[in-house]
Amino acid sequence: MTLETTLAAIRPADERAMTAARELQARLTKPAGSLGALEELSVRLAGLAGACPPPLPDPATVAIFAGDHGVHAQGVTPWPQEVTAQMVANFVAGGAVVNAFARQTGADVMVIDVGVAIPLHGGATLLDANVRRGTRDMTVTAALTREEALAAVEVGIQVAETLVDQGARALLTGDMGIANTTPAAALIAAFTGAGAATVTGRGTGIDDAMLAHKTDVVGAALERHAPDPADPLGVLAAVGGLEHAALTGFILGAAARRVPVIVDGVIAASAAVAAAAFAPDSVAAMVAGHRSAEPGASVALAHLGLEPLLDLGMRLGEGSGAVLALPVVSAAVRVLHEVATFDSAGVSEK
Ligand SMILES: O=C(O)c1ccc[n+]([C@@H]2O[C@H](COP(=O)([O-])O)[C@@H](O)[C@H]2O)c1
Ligand SMILES: Cc1cc2nc[nH]c2cc1C
Repeated sequence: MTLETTLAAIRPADERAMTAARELQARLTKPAGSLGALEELSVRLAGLAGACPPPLPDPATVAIFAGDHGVHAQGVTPWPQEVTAQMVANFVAGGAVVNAFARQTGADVMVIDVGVAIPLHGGATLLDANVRRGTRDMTVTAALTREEALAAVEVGIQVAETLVDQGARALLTGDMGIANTTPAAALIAAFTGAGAATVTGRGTGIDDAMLAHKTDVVGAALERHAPDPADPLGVLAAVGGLEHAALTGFILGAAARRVPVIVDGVIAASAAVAAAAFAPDSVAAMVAGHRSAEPGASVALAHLGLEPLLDLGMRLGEGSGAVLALPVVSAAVRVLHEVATFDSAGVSEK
């Protein structure tokens, strides 16, 4: 689907299915509210599916979108750019943290080159959808043209559609891109109105001097482009990245197909606020997997009204936090499928 047809397909949550899930929760053999956030999550997922109970989120795939960044030249990260391509090879070989976590939780892993600077030669689990070999430096010019940003968004939509067509019942966001926390911060600032100092963080782990410089870089890019949040494609083009744009499409694609998308860290959160700017109803499909330590992630989740499921101080990316949250999402849904009611189990009510 194109971006236009995808946006047209996104609808609000189904209130009847949500009411049915709330009523079922009240009849299950447990004190009301005793499953905390899992109860509201089950209600949201029923609303998304338009069914109570909603389907279990299985099979699930984490799609890792990889890209490079012209703003790397500004010295916003200590890591060399070639680590992006090297980590893509690591994902394909199954040796990264996300691969270990995916084996732990039963998720499939897929890697998409949407904007890596170096030509890659992967196996069957690497999709070549390269739109451009890295963005331009957003402190000098727009990171992308509108056409490039749209092409990347539509890569993400296509990946979501293909996975759902192949049977996926949950989509998980993953990202890889040295320097990509800088455009993530700029996107979150542009869509939420927060200042550069509020959203800019230490990324892979930078010192105070580099953090101060990175904050200035984000602030300068915002000042140069004055991105208009009412024009989400323009924002993605001005201060975004190819993986951020593709993740935006991936989230919109999941929403259009009414399949939950578990959002990982700050890069995914920046894509989630972009998706919400395109289609506010897409938030119904989003599940915040964890609270990244990167400050912009919390700003973005608050803007979306989402509470993360896990809070482990993680800041890796790759989809690692989304993959860890998958069993929690499964458990929330499984309750509606399997737990006995007071009536059926003969348990007295208070
Ligand atoms: O997911 C997060 O919240 C997150 C926070 C900090 C860093 N990362 C990962 O680290 C890389 C970007 O960090 P940096 O410092 O180079 O901007 C990129 O590959 C991200 O996946 C990811
Ligand atoms: C080694 C390494 C692994 C990563 N995974 C996601 N971002 C990353 C950044 C680095 C530097």
